[in-house]
Amino acid sequence: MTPALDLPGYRHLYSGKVRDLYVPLNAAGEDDPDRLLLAASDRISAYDAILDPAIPDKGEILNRLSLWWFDQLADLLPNHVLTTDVPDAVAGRAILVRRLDMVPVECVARAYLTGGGLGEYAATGAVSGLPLPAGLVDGSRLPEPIFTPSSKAPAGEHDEPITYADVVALVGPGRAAELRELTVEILRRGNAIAAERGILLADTKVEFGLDAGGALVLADEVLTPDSSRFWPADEWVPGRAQASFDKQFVRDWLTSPASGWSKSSGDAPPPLPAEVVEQTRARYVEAYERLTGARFVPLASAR
Ligand SMILES: Nc1ncnc(-c2cnn(Cc3cccc(F)c3)c2)c1Cl
Repeated sequence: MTPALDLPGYRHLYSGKVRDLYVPLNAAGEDDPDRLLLAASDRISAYDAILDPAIPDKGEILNRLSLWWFDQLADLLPNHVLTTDVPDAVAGRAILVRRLDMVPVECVARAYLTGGGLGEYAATGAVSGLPLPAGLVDGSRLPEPIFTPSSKAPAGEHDEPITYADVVALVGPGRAAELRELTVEILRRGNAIAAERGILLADTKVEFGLDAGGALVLADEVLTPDSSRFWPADEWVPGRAQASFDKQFVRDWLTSPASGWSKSSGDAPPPLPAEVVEQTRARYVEAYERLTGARFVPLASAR
């Protein structure tokens, strides 16, 4: 993986698959205790691999979408965003945020059953310890969105489902109830807006932190195609794998004979053809423009 960008005045802390975390340095070169810089890269991940090449503008599109959702949710709870005034090298695709005491729970809500949740349901009739009605299939819409938390696995490992009781043990009953209510409400509101615009949000993962006063703050990114499954509403057919709004071109090419690759090979996926890169970029632009009602104009070109 290409090493994270060197940002003068910042120290690189950590890189996830598609995002990089930095801390601002003060004049003495020490870490700022109160702020972080969250940069969304143009990297795209599929089949648990980081694909080649990056998708131009993906980081900026998803960062701008996340900022738009933070605004839509600002009446529900505060968020960690401080400013979009960031170095030119990451202009448009990074934000300075308040450093929080992060809640040690991956807060996942599901409005539709698929992926790991479907697997758990098939094996146990429940997801994260929550029994579900019988007869659900891949893509079934759930009667109400459900809270299906996971543990925060070490880097590179998969998060493990945990039960609501585990969350209570971790953060106490009051905070656990707050996390569940807020996570479910964020997905519910997301779907209320997205469904009108032809996109179904099957599930989402949000992260919360506590500020110095102990108040719960929405952190990380919110309701992006990296933190949530985006499905085209007009292609939804329960009982089969649903099309991904943003990653279907990638999946179709990688699993076609044209790629010469097989996901069971264990080999790294081959580089994506320019056509697939451009089609994928167009899907991110379309998701942004449908949801926000605004045109996506890359900041770099607008400067
Ligand atoms: N406001 C905050 N305060 C304290 N910590 C965080 C925090 C730490 N890790 N992550 C997730 C992550 C991992 C890799 C790259 C990323 F850009 C983001 C978020 C935040 Cl957002």
